[in-house]
Amino acid sequence: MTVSETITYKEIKSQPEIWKKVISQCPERVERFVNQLQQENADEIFFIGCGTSYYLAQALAFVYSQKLKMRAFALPASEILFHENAYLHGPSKKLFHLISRSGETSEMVAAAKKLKAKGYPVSAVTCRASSSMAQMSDITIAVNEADEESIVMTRSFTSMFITMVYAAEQLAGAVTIDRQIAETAAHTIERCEEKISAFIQNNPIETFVFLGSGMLYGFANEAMLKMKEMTLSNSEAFHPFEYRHGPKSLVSKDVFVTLFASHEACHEELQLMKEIKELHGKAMVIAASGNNRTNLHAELDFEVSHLTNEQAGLIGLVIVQLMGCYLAEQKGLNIDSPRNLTQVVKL
Ligand SMILES: O=P(O)(O)OC[C@H]1O[C@](O)(CO)[C@@H](O)[C@@H]1O
Repeated sequence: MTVSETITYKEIKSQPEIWKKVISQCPERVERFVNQLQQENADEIFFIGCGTSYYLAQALAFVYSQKLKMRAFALPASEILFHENAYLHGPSKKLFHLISRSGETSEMVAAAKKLKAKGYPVSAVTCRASSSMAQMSDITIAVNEADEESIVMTRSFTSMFITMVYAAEQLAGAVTIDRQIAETAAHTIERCEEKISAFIQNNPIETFVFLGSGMLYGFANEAMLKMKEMTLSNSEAFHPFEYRHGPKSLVSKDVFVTLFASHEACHEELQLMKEIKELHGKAMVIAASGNNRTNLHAELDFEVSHLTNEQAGLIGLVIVQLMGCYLAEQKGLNIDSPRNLTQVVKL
């Protein structure tokens, strides 16, 4: 079976079309959640998830902190189950937002039960409206059209992200997420897919590093997880400037470092990539134009001009997902059946 015949590849490629549907549903879909956030007047919001959904929580916590100036945190569900004393205390008014494609991950269902029993307001985003987690939540945002047959999460991550960013932007009074991102993504994929597949054919990489700051740290983590799940490669993620504090000692010609450049720190982040290149690492950059990188000589360089960090992250992640497909094919792995993984983790 070639990679283009796999369900995972088809779901990855379906993203621009799915995003159009998701975006058209957003205004109606987020309405109750937006009202809840306005009415509860909460001090803190906790985004909870497992695996990919936890990395989505990280990205969303940053988006909500930045756009809504509220205290927003991301936690894996197990923290609520085993270390509640560290989180469920104090006079602050807390909201909990649960994230799960399936809505059936055991830790998520147990966390929902615990939070409800303690009387906290609980909302959720999922791809399965009738799941156990959805049933237990006060408000559920169901992004059903983004559900997947594949084991690894790809379009479910990006579609739930788009929906939750839309909600935050609506509350902040400045919506930037629109159909244009789907058009731009389709165009970029068309332009870069051959480049990615050719690069992978000529560079059998075993070690990946993903760098991203702010909101893009969650995306770097998700990219890291995709490479592990799809290609069984060593893969790590860092805040860019943390990479200088130790991990940099491992850079060699066999290490492939991807930067999800942020608007706020692009200049400095590209300087770091230059250091990595000087140590003979291989580099991929996903950055806006206008940032001088002519001397960087990155092996792959994708321009995401005129895009917000959120939009650039979405396109960058699709690029990494496709890279995962081609590397898996080269290694003889079936991405529809990743080693030791199941679609839903039940304990
Ligand atoms: O979002 P859900 O359904 O809770 O699942 C989360 C995790 O489960 C998996 O699908 C399988 O382990 C991971 O890919 C993902 O990170």
